[in-house]
Amino acid sequence: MHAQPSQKYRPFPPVNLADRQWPDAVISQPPVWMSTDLRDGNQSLFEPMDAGKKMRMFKMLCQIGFKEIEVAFPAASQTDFNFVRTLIEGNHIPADVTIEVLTQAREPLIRRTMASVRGARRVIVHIYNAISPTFRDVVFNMSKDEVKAMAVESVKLVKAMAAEMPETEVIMQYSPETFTATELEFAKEVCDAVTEAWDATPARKVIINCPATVEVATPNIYADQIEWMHRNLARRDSVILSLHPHNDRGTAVAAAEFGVMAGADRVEGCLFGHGERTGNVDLVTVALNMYTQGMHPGLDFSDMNAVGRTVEECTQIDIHPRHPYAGDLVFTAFSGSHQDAIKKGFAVQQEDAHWNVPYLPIDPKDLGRNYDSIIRVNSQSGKGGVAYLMESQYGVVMPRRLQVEFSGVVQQYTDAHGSEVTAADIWQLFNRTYIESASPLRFHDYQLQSQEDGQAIRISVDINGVPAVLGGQGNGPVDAAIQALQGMGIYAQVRSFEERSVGASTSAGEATACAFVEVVCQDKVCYGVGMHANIVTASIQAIISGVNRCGVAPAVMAKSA
Ligand SMILES: CC(=O)SCCNC(=O)CCNC(=O)[C@H](O)C(C)(C)COP(=O)(O)OP(=O)(O)OC[C@H]1O[C@@H](n2cnc3c(N)ncnc32)[C@H](O)[C@@H]1OP(=O)(O)O
Ligand SMILES: CC(C)C(=O)C(=O)O
Repeated sequence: MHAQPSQKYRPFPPVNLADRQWPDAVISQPPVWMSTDLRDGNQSLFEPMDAGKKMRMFKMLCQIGFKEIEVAFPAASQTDFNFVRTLIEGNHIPADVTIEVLTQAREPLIRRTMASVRGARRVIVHIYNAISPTFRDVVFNMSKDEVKAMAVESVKLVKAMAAEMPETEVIMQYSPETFTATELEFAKEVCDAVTEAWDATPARKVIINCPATVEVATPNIYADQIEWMHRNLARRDSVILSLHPHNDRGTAVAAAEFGVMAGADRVEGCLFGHGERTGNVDLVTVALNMYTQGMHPGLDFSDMNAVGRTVEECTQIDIHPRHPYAGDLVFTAFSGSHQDAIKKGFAVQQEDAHWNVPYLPIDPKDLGRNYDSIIRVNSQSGKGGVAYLMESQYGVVMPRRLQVEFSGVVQQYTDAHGSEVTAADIWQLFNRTYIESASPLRFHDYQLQSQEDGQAIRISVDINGVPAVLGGQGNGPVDAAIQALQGMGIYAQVRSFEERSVGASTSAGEATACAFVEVVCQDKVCYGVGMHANIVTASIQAIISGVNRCGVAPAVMAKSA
């Protein structure tokens, strides 16, 4: 029994590579991508995909642009074997796509695997055996030489069988499984032996795939291991050096990126990080990380929602709402300062300029998402988010001080209700607060008459439900309305007045004017808002709305009524 559970574990030793080059490397082109969604992804599901789901996933992977797809472990099940046959016999494999099949380095399984690919135009036959000390000692009980021979004999068998099916171009892929936990010299020895057994040449390359079968160290260590292989493998020009990172430590994406910087040519993984345990490296993230660096990854995620839906339906596993690039919430800001910065960023972002919107590493539109859910409002939100939704959803551009005032109203609401408010909720709240506020004054209509020295107005209202007509004169309708209110003992001043047209038109097809009036009344300062096709009507509505919000005292009303 260990005093501390942590003492059960050994630190992973660093790689002796003092002159490592990869930290200064810059990824300048995408790797060859290989999707193993239908193999590593599939073997780790509660319920592996049936033929229909496999076909659906295969077609989508082709559409995304994968040119290499591991479609099955044909010796594992009849479903997998049949799927390979269906792909070949049904001519489902596009001319520029190469399917890949996996098998252990065991003769009967290799024979069955080769039988599954008969008639294919081109196929990658992927052989693996684990080579680390634990597997040599515990699982296989084999010496290093025996483990190496297992790989070499299998490669020779594939080579011999491939020679008997000249209609099919067979590409050899070998994975020293548990590579990251293996002595590097021994991994090289086995891989070099495979390269030789396959007789790889620059024109007939072998794929040497170095898996982090289990992620055992920080991603820089994986990069060191890959750079070491890159620099030391024999016949390097005849080898496609491939990565297969798993995500046990949560750093598979970093490991893949560092591995490419370290010299790898190819990356294997799954969409959204499906795969054994914590998953294979997430190819969506690695690819789109490149996109955000100004490089097209060669994979098309321009309809991310459709890709996500297909993967969810095929795997029966939901995508986490915070999954990079794809989750429902990854383009959503709830917090006030984020919303404020995003709103300001959108306001200055030019269509064809470099993307520069704060907090959004990528334009959601490039992934087929819209801007609707970028800003969502809850109790953590501030004026920016509320203003953004009012503007983007309802075309109402509020003056800054109204934003501050109204966000306080929204804040009270979210504090009381505890949950998110939708744009529609906010719109209702805005209407209730400013437009429909009819107490104590309810506006009905007005008549305006031009006079020599200004304008005279008569405003019909209800005061606490009692009809009344207010009359006044002024140098314009707003002034006249203020004077009319004074006749009732309501001494209001207009501190600021703005009129804007609202984005949307009314149902009658007219443009709507929105008047924002900041009213000072009874030592209070409140905004009033009016909305109407007629600008003067909107202004008078706004003044009365502001007066109501200032809370005119009933005594004053009684006197004037
Ligand atoms: C890291 C990875 O993801 S590798 C891919 C793993 N995927 C799968 O295993 C899914 C498909 N697998 C299967 O359906 C089955 O395991 C089969 C058909 C491949 C083999 O089935 P079985 O022969 O019943 O063996 P089983 O499943 O118990 O696997 C353990 C055996 O495989 C051997 N083995 C494991 N890996 C390898 C290998 N790479 N090369 C040769 N033998 C291996 C073990 O030594 C053990 O042999 P033993 O029974 O003689 O002790
Ligand atoms: C077969 C190999 C590549 C594998 O899946 C792994 O090591 O994780």
